[in-house]
Amino acid sequence: MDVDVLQNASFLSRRDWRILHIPLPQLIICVTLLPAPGDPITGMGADVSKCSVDTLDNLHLNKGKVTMTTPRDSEFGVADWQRLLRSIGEDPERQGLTDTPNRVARAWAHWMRGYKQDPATILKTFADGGECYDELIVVRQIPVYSHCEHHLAPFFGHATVGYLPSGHIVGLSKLTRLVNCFAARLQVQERLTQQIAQSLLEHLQPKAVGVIIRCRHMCMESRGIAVVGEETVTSAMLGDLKTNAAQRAEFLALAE
Ligand SMILES: Nc1nc2c(ncn2[C@@H]2O[C@H](COP(=O)(O)OP(=O)(O)OP(=O)(O)O)[C@@H](O)[C@H]2O)c(=O)[nH]1
Ligand SMILES: [Zn+2]
Repeated sequence: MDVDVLQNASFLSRRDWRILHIPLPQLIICVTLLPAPGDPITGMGADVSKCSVDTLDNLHLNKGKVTMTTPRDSEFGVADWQRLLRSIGEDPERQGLTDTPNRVARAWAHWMRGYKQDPATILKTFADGGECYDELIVVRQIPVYSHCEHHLAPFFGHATVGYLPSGHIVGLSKLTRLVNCFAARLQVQERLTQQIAQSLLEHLQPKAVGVIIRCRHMCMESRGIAVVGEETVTSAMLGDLKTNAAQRAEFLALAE
C-alpha cells in the first residue's frame, strides 16, 4: 500500500492500520490523552499501539491528514454501517460502497431530524390582524415522509391539517413544519396523526383541529402482505370537529 492510496482513503479499518503502522510512521497519530466521546482529535506522531481497538476503528485519513473521532454512545457509526453491509453479504470496501456508510448516516440523521425539533418553537403565533379570523383554516396536500417503527420502512403520502382559530393564528408554513417534525421520527400513522392534532390544540388553543393523513406503507408493499398501491387513511378530530356534525362536514368538504 503506498502513500497515495492511503492519502486518498477516507477511512481506515483496523486491518489497514496494522499495515500503516510499520512502514509509514509519519502518518501515525499520537494519542496520549483519551478524548471525550465525540471529540475530534487531529495530529501526527507515533504509537498507535496505545489506541484501543474501538479507537482504531474510528481513525480517518483524508488527504494526508489524520483525524479521529470516538463515537457517542447513541451514535451508529461508520463501522456499524460497514458491519451491516458485511452482514448482508456485501464488501464495504468495494468501490461503490466505500462512501455508503457516511452517506447513509447522513440520510438517517435527516430522516430522524424530528427528534431534535420542538413543536412549541415551530408554532409561534403572530398578531397581524388575522387573529380576528374565525373560520376554518385548512392546508391540504402537505407531503408526508416517515418511517414505520416496525420495519424502519418508509411510508409516505399527504396530510390535510385544519383548525378553527380562537384568537391565535400561525404562519401557514408552520403547519407543514409541524407535520415534518413528527413525521421525521419512527412512527405508526395513527400516532403521527394524533400528535399533529394534539400539538396544534395544545399550542394554539383553537376551537377545533382536524388532521387527515393518507399514506402508502412500503412495509406492506415491498414485503409481508405485498399488496401494491393500498392507501391507509387516518384522522384526528378535536374540539368542535369532534362534537359538531355541521363543522365536521364543512372540514371534510374543504379537505377533499
Ligand atoms: N397500525 C399500524 N400498523 C402498521 C403501521 N405500519 C406498519 N404497520 C403494521 O405493523 C404490523 C407488524 O406486524 P407483525 O406481525 O409484528 O410483523 P410482521 O410479521 O412483519 O407483519 P407482516 O407485515 O404482516 O408480515 C404489520 O401488520 C404492518 O402492516 C402503521 O402505521 N400503523
Ligand atoms: Zn412497517
